[in-house]
Amino acid sequence: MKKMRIYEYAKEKNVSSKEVIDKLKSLNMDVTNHMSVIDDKMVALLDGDSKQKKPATDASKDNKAQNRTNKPNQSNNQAPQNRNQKNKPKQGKGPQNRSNKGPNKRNQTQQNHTPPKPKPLPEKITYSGSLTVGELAKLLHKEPSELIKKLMFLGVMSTINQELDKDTIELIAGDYGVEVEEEIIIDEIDFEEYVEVVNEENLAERPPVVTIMGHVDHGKTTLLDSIRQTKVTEGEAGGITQHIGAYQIETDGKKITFLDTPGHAAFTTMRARGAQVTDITILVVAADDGVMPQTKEAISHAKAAGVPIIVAVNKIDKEAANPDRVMQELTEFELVPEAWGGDTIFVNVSALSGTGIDELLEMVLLVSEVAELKADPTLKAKGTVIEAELDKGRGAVATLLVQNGSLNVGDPIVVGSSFGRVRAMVNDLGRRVKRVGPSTPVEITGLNDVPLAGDQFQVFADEKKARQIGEARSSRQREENRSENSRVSLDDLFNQIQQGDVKDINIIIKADVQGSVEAMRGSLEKIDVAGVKVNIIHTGVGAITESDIILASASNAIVIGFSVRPDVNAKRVAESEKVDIRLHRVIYNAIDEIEAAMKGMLDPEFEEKVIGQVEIRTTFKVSKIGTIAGSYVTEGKISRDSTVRLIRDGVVIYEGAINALKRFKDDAKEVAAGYECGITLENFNDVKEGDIIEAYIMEEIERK
Ligand SMILES: Nc1nc2c(ncn2[C@@H]2O[C@H](COP(=O)(O)OP(=O)(O)OP(=O)(O)O)[C@@H](O)[C@H]2O)c(=O)[nH]1
Repeated sequence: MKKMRIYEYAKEKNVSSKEVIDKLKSLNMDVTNHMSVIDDKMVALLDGDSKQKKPATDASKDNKAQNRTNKPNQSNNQAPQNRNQKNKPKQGKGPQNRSNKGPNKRNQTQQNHTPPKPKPLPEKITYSGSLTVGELAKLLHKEPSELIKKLMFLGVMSTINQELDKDTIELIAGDYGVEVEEEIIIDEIDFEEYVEVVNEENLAERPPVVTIMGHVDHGKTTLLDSIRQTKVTEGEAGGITQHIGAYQIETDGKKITFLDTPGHAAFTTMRARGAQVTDITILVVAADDGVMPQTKEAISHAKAAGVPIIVAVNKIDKEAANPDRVMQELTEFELVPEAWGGDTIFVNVSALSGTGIDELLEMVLLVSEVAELKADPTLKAKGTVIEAELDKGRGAVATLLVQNGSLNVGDPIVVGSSFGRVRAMVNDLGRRVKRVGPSTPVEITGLNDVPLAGDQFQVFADEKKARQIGEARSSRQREENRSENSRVSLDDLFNQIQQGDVKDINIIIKADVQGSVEAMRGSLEKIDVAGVKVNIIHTGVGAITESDIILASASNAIVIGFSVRPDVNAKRVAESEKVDIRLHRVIYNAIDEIEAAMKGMLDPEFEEKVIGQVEIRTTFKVSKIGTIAGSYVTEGKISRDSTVRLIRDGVVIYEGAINALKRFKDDAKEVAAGYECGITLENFNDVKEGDIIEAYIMEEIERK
């Protein structure tokens, strides 16, 4: 073992003794001064160190120097060092470097081992769904521990894998002054449009979904009950039937789903919300009563929705029953029985005694077979809300009709603008079920909010996504509620036609007498504007009702009232659904208006503005003057110069001017709501108690 003093080594290497001492100290060697003795092991360490640090040219110089000094062990020692050098990159992570703590080494170590400078905060982060603490920390370029501490201050104990909701993400990011954007995939928000790839092989027959419609008291509810009682309990002994808005029966080994809310209002309300759930309509017509106004409405509603109709001629047990008359009357509506060369199925039934019900159900299956109703039970479930409510104990409860795919307990789901996980499912027999397939109604719990009847639902792969889409839909809903509607209105009809948004104009006509309806229909259908077609989707005699408005809303139609008025409910719904109602007293005005609107020549100047409503409470006949209407102003005001119309049972009886308006004995210029007054109308004396006088003025308006 060769020994030498530090100053000798320093001299040989052409460095100062102090440098060598420092190096040795950094290598934890016990040296005091330049006279200290070092052995060849220490020399090797020093050499190795300097070689790693020095550029290659220096190293070779050293080697040469060492060779010159002819130190026999040197070469032995050098071999492993060279190997080290070869194997380790220049940054040096070898054992020597790890123990090197000399000043030069420290610099080197600092470069290599100090944590990288913290990245600056981003201005904005983007995420989808939710984030864990770890994921958020990464996006914010922070340590997860820092976020966990922050959360602790907010009273939230968390771990790195803790999922954070939108509010918390915004709170934390906001605390760092970082903007947050939630990234949403538009297609999935519109899950009405979201179609999973259907594998033809998986398509299987599904039960038809049937709605029963018809006039009041013709036996809809009795028929629904009767079908349910005779069929539901077969093979389901002990099942407690439960009202969940729909039920399923089995006949001839095949299932049929019935929507339990009879009537076309419910049907069309759903359609107005974009839901088409019904495959077949059973139109109930009482054989002793025949076609009545709501029979007609039901036909219009089913036709507007393109749903096939089966006619159940009910109450055939009654003596006054005349099924032939029903058939005859229905031919007017293009419902012609097969026996008479048509293609509509008629079945005579007695909902009360059960006669004909089996045949009716057979016919439902027949129509359903022809329609080839199919669905893919392997998909994630989608469908429509039949009804929903808030239950004190269970929270939001919704009856869903699965229209495609299968729904399972535990599925992450978005329903309308609400979302959650299917916590429990109960079928129409009150039984808990775990999985249901297409056309099955089922009541679910587990949603964060109560959806609306007609809302669509869609199951998603994970809850994170369901939450994200649910929240996005909910905020979009709020936006839509705020923004303008896109219903057809005469004012912008021309623009819409020009933009190609409108090809067909759907119109509902209500008039005081059938003759006017026909006259209007004939003239409207003759309007000829290139590329646009007028469809009269429903007509009727009498006041404009809520049902008319709902149909208009569902079918994007304009309602024309000829000498009739909307009733209170119709007015309210028209306002909320933004349905355009046009009221006229002269047929040609109505036709002109529609034609002008289609051609973009709508007279832009005046619009009627109702200023008040007056109720006639009593009448006095005074010779010379005529009949004075003792009246009470219920809304707004009536002024001497306003134009008025007299309405009786929703029908306009008179339209014209006021002859005299009096408070007590004095002439009045105007009378406000809450006051009584006496009114005589120009050239009209047939006023009656209970009539309504509507006062209006023509106001200049600006068209968009
Ligand atoms: N004789 C006889 N009476 C019937 C039959 N079907 C229903 N009814 C009776 O007709 C009346 C009206 O029946 P509903 O089932 O309530 O009629 P609906 O169409 O549901 O009536 P709304 O719910 O008011 O629209 C009830 O008194 C029933 O008992 C039938 O086949 N024969």
